Amino acid sequence: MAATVRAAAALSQPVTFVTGNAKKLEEVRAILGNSIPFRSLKIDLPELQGEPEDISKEKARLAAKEVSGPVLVEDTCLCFNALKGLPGLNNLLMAYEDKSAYALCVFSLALGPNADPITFLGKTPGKIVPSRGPNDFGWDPIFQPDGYDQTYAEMPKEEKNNISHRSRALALVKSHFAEAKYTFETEPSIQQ
Ligand SMILES: O=P(O)(O)OP(=O)(O)OP(=O)(O)OC[C@H]1O[C@@H](n2cnc3c(O)ncnc32)[C@H](O)[C@@H]1O
Ligand SMILES: [Mg+2]
Repeated sequence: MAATVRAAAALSQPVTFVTGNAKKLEEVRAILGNSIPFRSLKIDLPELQGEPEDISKEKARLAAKEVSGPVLVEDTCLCFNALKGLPGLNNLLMAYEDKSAYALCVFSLALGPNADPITFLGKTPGKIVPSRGPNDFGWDPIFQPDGYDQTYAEMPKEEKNNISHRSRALALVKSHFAEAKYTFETEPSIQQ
């Protein structure tokens, strides 16, 4: 085998993306394509409280224990500037003039049950508007990204996936995988 400058971590199995949300999974699949070998597992992990990055890391630790291998988890929140970045209820915001908000996505990668998770953040600024568009994914109908006159829900899927908090975080995940050059002890397989 050719010598490498820096040994790439060998992962026991392909990365498992753990989520209980089918819509999220659909977007992650569309955004990642074949760039990272991953499979998915539907587990409802506990909704933890705290700072978004800490929540995400803890979630990754729990997921890695369940899977006994490398995992990727994701947490998303719609954060309202009027509430100092706190995630909140749309009705609460009605009392405030400032309807600006941002969609924040935090991915955490844990390479195994005892590894320290690495986080990747993606953020898309916008504002909260009265609901427009299909109502099949969370707060998509009430979030209108800056520079667009459509809500996430009204946009074609590809357009949301081009500018979304999720795709921005995943761009960092992809770069990380490109640099880290992980190898797999078992043959990577992509489960559709
Ligand atoms: O198992 P996990 O991955 O945690 O799935 P979840 O549905 O619990 O997901 P979160 O805790 O991250 O999400 C909190 C809420 O935000 C919603 N949500 C997440 N991503 C969204 C997006 O891109 N657009 C609209 N709503 C979204 C989601 O439907 C939840 O109601
Ligand atoms: Mg959740």
